[in-house]
Amino acid sequence: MADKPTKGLADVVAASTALSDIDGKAGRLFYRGYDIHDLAGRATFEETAHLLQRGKLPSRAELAEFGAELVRGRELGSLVSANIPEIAEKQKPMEALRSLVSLSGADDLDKDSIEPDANLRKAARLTAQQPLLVARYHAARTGGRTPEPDAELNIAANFLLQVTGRMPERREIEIFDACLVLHADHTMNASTFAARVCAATLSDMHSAIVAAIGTLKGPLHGGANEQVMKTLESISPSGVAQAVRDRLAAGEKIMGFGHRVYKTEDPRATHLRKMSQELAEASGDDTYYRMSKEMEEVVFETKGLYPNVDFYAASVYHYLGIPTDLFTPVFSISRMSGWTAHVIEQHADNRLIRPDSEYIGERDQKWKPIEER
Ligand SMILES: CC(=O)SCCNC(=O)CCNC(=O)[C@H](O)C(C)(C)COP(=O)(O)OP(=O)(O)OC[C@H]1O[C@@H](n2cnc3c(N)ncnc32)[C@H](O)[C@@H]1OP(=O)(O)O
Ligand SMILES: O=C([O-])CC(=O)C(=O)O
Repeated sequence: MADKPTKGLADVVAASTALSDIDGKAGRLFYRGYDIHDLAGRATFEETAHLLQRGKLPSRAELAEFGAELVRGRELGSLVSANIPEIAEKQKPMEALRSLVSLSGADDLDKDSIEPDANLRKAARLTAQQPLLVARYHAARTGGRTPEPDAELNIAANFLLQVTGRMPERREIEIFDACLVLHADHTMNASTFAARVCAATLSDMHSAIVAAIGTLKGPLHGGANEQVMKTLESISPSGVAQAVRDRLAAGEKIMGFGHRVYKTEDPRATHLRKMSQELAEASGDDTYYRMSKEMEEVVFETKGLYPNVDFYAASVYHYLGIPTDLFTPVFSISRMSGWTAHVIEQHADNRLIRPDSEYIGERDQKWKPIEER
């Protein structure tokens, strides 16, 4: 007979990884041994993707080569391009992204291979294409035209340009780039686990990423950032404390708070709080930043919970001009670098992931023909 399950697999070690590590008590996060506090604001998202997917921070030459591969790789295939208008009409952003990434597998040059070199090429293409998919989807549903990506700009700048329709300021690009770095990988979070389970059947990278996107979408995971913004918009700026207390008293969860692993401040939230403050001050309207600070204080006083990565990301993305329902797709744009690296790692040293379950149903049922039921 199987042992009792640990609900939600809390504290179960489900994989070995050299990609990221968390110290939940100290509130620290490392990508391949580099402290997130050293990377955020210094390494670009492209350098971080190289670190995760290719094992090291790139030299200048390696970064130029990787950057060129990303530029070449972002070209969308005909199947995906042809379907964007109808998908934009019928699906919400995360559903659309799941569909579009799935379709993009059809045109992938290495689609039939899970060999290491093919996986590296696919990881670069998926990382390069996803921002474009989100931007094209957004243009299709708003009836606008997406500016073409500029080969001189990085992924962060091109995405802001394409989604907001205006050239972002240098500081906005730096902040958004740091957001992408902060969201890139996070040990065995639910979407990464989903990707690894799929990859461990020796399925292909696009299939694993589709599983990951579907898993990120839920409000207990990446979908929380959109919910945070909706909460801020639904509360009066003068009634924050009361609204939060009322929701907690009613047994509701406040999105953007709590974490399975961190027992103290999420180190990513430390950066995002500062970014939110800076952008709020620059915008001349710091309402959402002030409301967020007050929410943070009340949730801590009442429940002892800290904000997670999704909490201040909401106001940061809002101040950057990103539409609220694209917040979770933005998370996905960043996490693609980590997911793909985990698929590469899983394929490189694979064993089928197949845990056990505890049976809690009826036993010894007697068969009855359909006429007698
Ligand atoms: C990128 C990310 O995925 S970060 C997480 C994004 N998700 C959210 O922000 C959603 C809100 N937060 C949550 O639902 C949870 O904290 C999770 C899903 C992140 C972690 O879940 P778990 O580790 O399973 O913790 P669980 O949900 O069991 O919470 C433990 C206790 O804290 C409470 N709690 C946890 N988070 C919250 C919250 N945000 N608001 C109010 N209470 C909370 C629970 O109600 C529970 O209380 P109880 O013991 O009295 O029943
Ligand atoms: O680790 C988790 O459970 C969720 C999280 O913060 C992330 O995926 O970034």
